[in-house]
Amino acid sequence: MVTWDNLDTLASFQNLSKTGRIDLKKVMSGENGAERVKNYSIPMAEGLVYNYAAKQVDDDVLEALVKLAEEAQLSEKFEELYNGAVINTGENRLVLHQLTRGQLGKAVVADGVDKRKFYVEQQQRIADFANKVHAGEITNAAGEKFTTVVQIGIGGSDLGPRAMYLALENWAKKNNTFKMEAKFISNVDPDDAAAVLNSVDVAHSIFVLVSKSGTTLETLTNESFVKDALKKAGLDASKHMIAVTSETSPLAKSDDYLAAFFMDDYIGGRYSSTSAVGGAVLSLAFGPDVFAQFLDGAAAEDKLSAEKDVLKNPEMLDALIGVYERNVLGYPSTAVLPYSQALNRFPAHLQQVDMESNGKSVNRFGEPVNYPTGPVIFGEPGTNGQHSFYQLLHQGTDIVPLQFVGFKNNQLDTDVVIQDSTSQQKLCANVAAQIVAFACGKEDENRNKNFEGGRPSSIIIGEQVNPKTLGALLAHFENKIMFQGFLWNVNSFDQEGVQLGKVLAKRVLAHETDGALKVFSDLLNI
Ligand SMILES: O=P(O)(O)OC[C@H]1O[C@](O)(CO)[C@@H](O)[C@@H]1O
Repeated sequence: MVTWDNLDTLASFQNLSKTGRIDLKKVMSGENGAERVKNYSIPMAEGLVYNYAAKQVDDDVLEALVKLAEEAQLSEKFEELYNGAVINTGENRLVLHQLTRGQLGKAVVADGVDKRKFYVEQQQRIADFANKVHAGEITNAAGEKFTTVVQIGIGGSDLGPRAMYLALENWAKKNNTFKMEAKFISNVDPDDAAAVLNSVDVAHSIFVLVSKSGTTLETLTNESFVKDALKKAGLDASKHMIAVTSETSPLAKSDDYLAAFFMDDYIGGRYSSTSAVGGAVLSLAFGPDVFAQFLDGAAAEDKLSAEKDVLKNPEMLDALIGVYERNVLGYPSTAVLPYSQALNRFPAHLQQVDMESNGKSVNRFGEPVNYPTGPVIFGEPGTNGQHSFYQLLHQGTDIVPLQFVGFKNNQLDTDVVIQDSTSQQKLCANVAAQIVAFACGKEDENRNKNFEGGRPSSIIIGEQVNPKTLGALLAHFENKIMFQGFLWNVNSFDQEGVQLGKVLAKRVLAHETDGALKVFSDLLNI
């Protein structure tokens, strides 16, 4: 039986707070540093490696973190989750996204349905549909093949699938599995939908409407926008649209769609990339087999997350170090810095997964917590970020823990040797250099040119961004965030904080405003 206690009530957390502070500059310099890089490393799935040599930890801190993991019952809580306990207490729901890619525990039956079977069935239905589209068996009304897929959705119904599509687009082109270009409409700003529609041939486009609830105003508005464009082009919208939603949503039984595929309330929007939400667009764009490989990568990493030995469990250790940085060292934010153009939108996706999950001030029983919870997450791919916000990261007054991701190989074969090195070598050289620069700094008599160092980072290193490594990388961060939620004793699976703005916006649109809201409405000409 697990017990859900606040972090600051745990004796192991009090002990962790008393461990000595690590002088990162010292431990990362010279031979010491070389040893740490070799030793402070955990294999992940699909050939990835999590290296935490440049984090402010030593063997004493690690020992204290292991004790914290034990007292907080992280493994046991994960076990409860994947065996179907009601972990999302705020909404009285199970949390089952791991089941979309594998079965870690016993069969989970909810609402009379074996949930793993249900998710696999949906994946199979999507695979059949995608194969028929690719084979020209499902076509537009003129019997012509669809050439483009356009996803309409927002938040979790956009960010994950979009980031995963962008991550695999070039890989699929290179590996001859690219089937259709994908575009995404998310913002209710009419310029978003208009620009996407202007860039595609609507007569040969299939639109995927994604909304778990089927009630999100932005998504329904964009659906109408698209239907209007199809009508104006003399096309029957119902022959160009499919829906991905939950079976209980208003979209589920509508005749407006060629087909409907389902996820359910046990999969949070931000955790839905491996469900039908990511499945539809990725299977159409790259083929069902590529989507299946992506799921395999995620499943393999999930298995590692269930490992009880903390020092062999990359997600659990990453989570624990993050909590140490947030709650003992007092760092307020974290940057995610992939040195890969393919992962261009990965930080934006993680921003939602992390901040919507752990941006909470009350524990899972609704009581205020007396300690900081989720950090601010931001990031950009390297080396772009180096020429932008790294100044603050190197010399600013706040210390920002960094999560680097780097790959030995690029996805396309094209590269060029300039000044004796390839672009890929330059990319990798930069990430190695940054880790050491942040950790060790550089003394200079000129204070303006002095680097204090002592700025912690970790890195995940892999061979190449491909469907399997991408799945493993996604699962790593999803599971890290889950473990942090357990440590902070918050419910990481609801998002009540997004509701108030929605309610007030509705009032503005209904002209039911007074006070400041009325004046702002007038200023914005609503
Ligand atoms: O898929 P839906 O129900 O349209 O929701 C979209 C997004 O909106 C949110 O509920 C936030 O407003 C997210 O959690 C979710 O991913």
